[in-house]
Amino acid sequence: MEKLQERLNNEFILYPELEDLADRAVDYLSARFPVHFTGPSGVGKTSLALYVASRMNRPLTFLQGNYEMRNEDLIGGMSGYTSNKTVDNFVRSVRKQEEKLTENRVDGRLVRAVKNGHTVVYDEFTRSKPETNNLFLSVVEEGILPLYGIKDEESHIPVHPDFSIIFTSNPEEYVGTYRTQDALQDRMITIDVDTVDERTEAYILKDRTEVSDREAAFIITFMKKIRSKCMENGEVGPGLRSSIMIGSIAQKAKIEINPDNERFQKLIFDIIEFTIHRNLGYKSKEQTRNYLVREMKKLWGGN
Ligand SMILES: Nc1ncnc2c1ncn2[C@@H]1O[C@H](COP(=O)(O)OP(=O)(O)OP(=O)(O)O)[C@@H](O)[C@H]1O
Repeated sequence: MEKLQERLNNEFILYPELEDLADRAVDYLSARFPVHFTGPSGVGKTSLALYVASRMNRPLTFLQGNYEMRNEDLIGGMSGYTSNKTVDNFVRSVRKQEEKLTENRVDGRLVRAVKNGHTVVYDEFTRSKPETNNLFLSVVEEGILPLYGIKDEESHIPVHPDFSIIFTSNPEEYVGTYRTQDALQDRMITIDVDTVDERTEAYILKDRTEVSDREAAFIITFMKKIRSKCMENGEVGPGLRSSIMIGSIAQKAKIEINPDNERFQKLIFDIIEFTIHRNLGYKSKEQTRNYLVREMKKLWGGN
């Protein structure tokens, strides 16, 4: 996890709007309110959450929402018994033997985070079932973590004062996600993370891939064009992640960024054709490809 944070700190680009957003999130978390970053895929919610978490200067616990997550994964459970045997040999003829069995509890990740005041990043939390997420209600509202289903003397654990939690979710994702319970939603500060503007996207792309100014401008303008076409159809186009993929693969595989280059065309098809074909509803793949090449050529010519 430390490596994850280290990698993020090296790669994360903080532009003024993002810095302002991060500062606010740190303030809210320090005041013990949970923060929720929401926005479409690839806008940088997870990166931002990890960056903000690193600013809290506490150990990080990273949780990834999924429908299979159960209370037990978060709070732990019992794992076997420890036996303690005493044999009394004081009077030879009387052999007294006593055995004591103690059930062992194994702390789940949330228990460790709550006990030790970690900063939790709970990524894509709406992918977990609401029953599982109910645990977080008590954590953020009452400041306790209930130990449901654990036969133990403790029924709950008090939340460490330095504990904080950042949630992320993608509201456009319907398949495999659950609606956030109003009670939980009410208790978090939800911030919409917007798509980065063109200048910032070019900046991130250049920093992450070392493509030239011209190439970065071309990729970004092309992606912007494609995204707005998707938006006209009420769909979300490919995000920043796709731009980074195009730039870094072209560079690593030595593919010249030029719409007349067949290898570059294939790279574009492999990365965005699937989304574009689905979003724009062309009848054949051929038409989708023709559209993509046409748009690239128009922009390249005007570059
Ligand atoms: N400020 C930034 N600086 C550098 N790289 C960034 C920044 N924001 C996002 N990225 C990069 O963009 C890509 C998408 O970011 P990230 O995974 O954080 O988005 P996301 O909104 O969480 O996406 P998803 O909802 O699909 O998980 C990643 O490769 C990430 O490293």
